[in-house]
Amino acid sequence: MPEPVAGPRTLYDKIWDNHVVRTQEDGTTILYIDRHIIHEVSTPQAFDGLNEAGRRVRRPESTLGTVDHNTPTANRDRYTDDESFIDDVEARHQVVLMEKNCQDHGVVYFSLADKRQGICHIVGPEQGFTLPGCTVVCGDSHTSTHGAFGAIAFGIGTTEVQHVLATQCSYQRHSKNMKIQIDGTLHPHVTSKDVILHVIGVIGTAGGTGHAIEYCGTTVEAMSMEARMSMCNMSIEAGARCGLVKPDKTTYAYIQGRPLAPKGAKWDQAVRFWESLASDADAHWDAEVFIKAEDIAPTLTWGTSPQEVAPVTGTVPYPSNADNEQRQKAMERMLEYMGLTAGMPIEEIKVDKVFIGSCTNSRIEDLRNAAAVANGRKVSPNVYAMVVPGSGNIKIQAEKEGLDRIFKAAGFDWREAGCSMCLAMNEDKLQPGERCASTSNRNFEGRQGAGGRTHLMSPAMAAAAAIAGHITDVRKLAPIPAGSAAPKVEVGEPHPFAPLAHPFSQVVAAAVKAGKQVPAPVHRHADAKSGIPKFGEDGVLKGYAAPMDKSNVDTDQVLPKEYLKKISKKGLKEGLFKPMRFDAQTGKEITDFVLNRAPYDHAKILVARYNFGCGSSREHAPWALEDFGFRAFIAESYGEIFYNNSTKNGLLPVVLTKDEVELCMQDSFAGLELSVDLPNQVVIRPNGQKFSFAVNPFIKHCLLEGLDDISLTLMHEKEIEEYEEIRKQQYPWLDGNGYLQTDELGRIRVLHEGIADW
Ligand SMILES: CC(C)[C@H](C(=O)O)[C@@H](O)C(=O)O
Ligand code: SF4
Repeated sequence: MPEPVAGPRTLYDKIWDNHVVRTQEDGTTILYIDRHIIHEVSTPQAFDGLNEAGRRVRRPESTLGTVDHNTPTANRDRYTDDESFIDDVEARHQVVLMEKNCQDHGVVYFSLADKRQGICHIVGPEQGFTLPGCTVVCGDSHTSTHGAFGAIAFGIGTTEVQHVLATQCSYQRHSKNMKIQIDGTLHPHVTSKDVILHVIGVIGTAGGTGHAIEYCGTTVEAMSMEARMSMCNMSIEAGARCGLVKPDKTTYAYIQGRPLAPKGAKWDQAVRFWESLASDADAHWDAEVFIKAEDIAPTLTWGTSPQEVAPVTGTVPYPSNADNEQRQKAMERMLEYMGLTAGMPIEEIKVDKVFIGSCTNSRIEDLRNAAAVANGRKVSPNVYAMVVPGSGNIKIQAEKEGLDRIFKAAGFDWREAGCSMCLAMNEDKLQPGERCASTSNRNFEGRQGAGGRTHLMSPAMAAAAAIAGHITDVRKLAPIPAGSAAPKVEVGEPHPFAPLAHPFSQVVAAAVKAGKQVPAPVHRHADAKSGIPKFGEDGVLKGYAAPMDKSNVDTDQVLPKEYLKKISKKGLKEGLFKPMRFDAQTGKEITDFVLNRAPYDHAKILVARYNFGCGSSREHAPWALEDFGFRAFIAESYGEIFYNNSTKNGLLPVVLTKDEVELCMQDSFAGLELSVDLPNQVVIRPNGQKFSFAVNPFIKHCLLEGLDDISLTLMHEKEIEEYEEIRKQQYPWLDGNGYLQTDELGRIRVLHEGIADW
């Protein structure tokens, strides 16, 4: 383990230093990963790659599998198996494949029959799998959620998932440090969801790009773990790599007793270590933001990006007040899509649906907050409202507390755990034109269903909208008269961690019963194929550039959710920019959309404005761009996961300044060819003018040579093993804490609620 850098450090720096297996000269680091959570959407191609190369999962006990995105939220009383329960063929296939892959590789898997099943970012913390001081990854952008425990937690793409499965490491570059300090007492009914929406409104969706955000201040210290998770969850909407909070007594109290939390002497040892995890007083911050809690009202979004926020007491903004033409056009487009008029009071916006759920706000505390508002009231007759608990455990807990009865009595639909209407990959979706008050995290065009309109807000505000039939300030709801017949909300016991219907995946369970070993990791790297295409001709790419004259083009726009059900990387070009490229009614090409016109229909370069590829970590987006024929992008900035996903597939995202992008945009509108010269790191305009760009030497090397970085990492396997040995000595609670434990005779034990039995 290399020595940490001397001098004052932030919490992020300290955790980073603790996980460095190896740093290359250019700063690219092989970072050790403690915890890997996997789900059905971002893993099929990763397991395929692993299987093709004859590789095994290096640390199955550090990997946890669940299904969430594609799973129906309908009542599971009659669930027997996935085959008969999931109607959608592609979704079913992904779920079944997930179980098979976990079984084949000995990874613990929470199936639909398991009470622990739920959204990946809910179940990790709930099981005590997420711990302070850890590195946590998942093929999912909202992995930032786990940073609430004082962990470095970030989303990765599918190629990186494969890399982590094979090596337990990830190639990363150190981020800059940003401090967001929030002090003071929040107004009643203002929650951490309002806080994070307010923060994103202040710094913008690209405000955190290149940074790890540490949230601190008295407001954050007073927050519960659940509130901290909701806040860290949306760090990705602020463009940040991750978000974290210093661990403290609130953190330890949440973790203690959870099935995978350290026990006995290891617990004491772990807490001693966790207590050392804090930023030094004189640590350097690359950016600092200070916010007063008293300035935060119940906050919600009015537009189609999470930065378009307004206090509930406000009005829909006027595009004419925008400070530039591009922004004005973007605002006009958002108002049109959202069906809103500038100047109208926010509280006059009527809603058709209400969604209480998602990895942001489906924890027990969120449900309690919403139930407290719904208690004794009725959902407006024009509204369909649903509550989707984040996991089976949360559902059980809520039912124990009577929250389900409150919701049902008020007219809410009470569902089973899953991502549900957050991204509408299953049956739960908005119809075109429908408007939803949603506790989720993304309000992109079509996010909750094609043509659907989303307003992000807190659970209490969403419940209030369901009752009123329009957006309303939850603080205005009159108190319920005494003697109301509704059940009383009681604050119940902490999570029960639920009885286990299926202790873990059936095949592994059967193997255990039969006294068999779960397959041990095998590393075969000599036969590994090197994977990516080499960039350009001798590193130079010349071709037409397609103009995409927009900022904040998110990966939901690049490739809609229905294509995430595909289990191959190929054939995705048909879905590329689908809502912009094809008429929704006729399915015909929209002739004036840029990619439907010559010469752009065979463009190799795409020119966009800032924050291109923000949002979801779906690697399907760069796969679709590649499938169409793109090899390079030019923009002012990118979503970080998208940037990494692109380079892993032989695509080069070039960063130029605003003025340089403007000139390239003009060339592309004029139908001229641009050149991207990677060896010399310049973009060459048709008039010969050159713009130089930066690229990390390791990425450049991989792109020029077409190298697959798993084989490169495994060349350092000895160093990984040495790191693991030291880690075992220093942090024993991180090792072998899975549900499977091997005794001295090599037999496997299954842990039920932390107690080993057979
Ligand atoms: C499907 C998954 C890759 C995606 C993500 O990374 O965010 C999803 O969870 C989302 O919210 O869009
Ligand atoms: S953001 Fe939505 S779709 Fe993505 S993991 Fe969270 S709940 Fe699931």
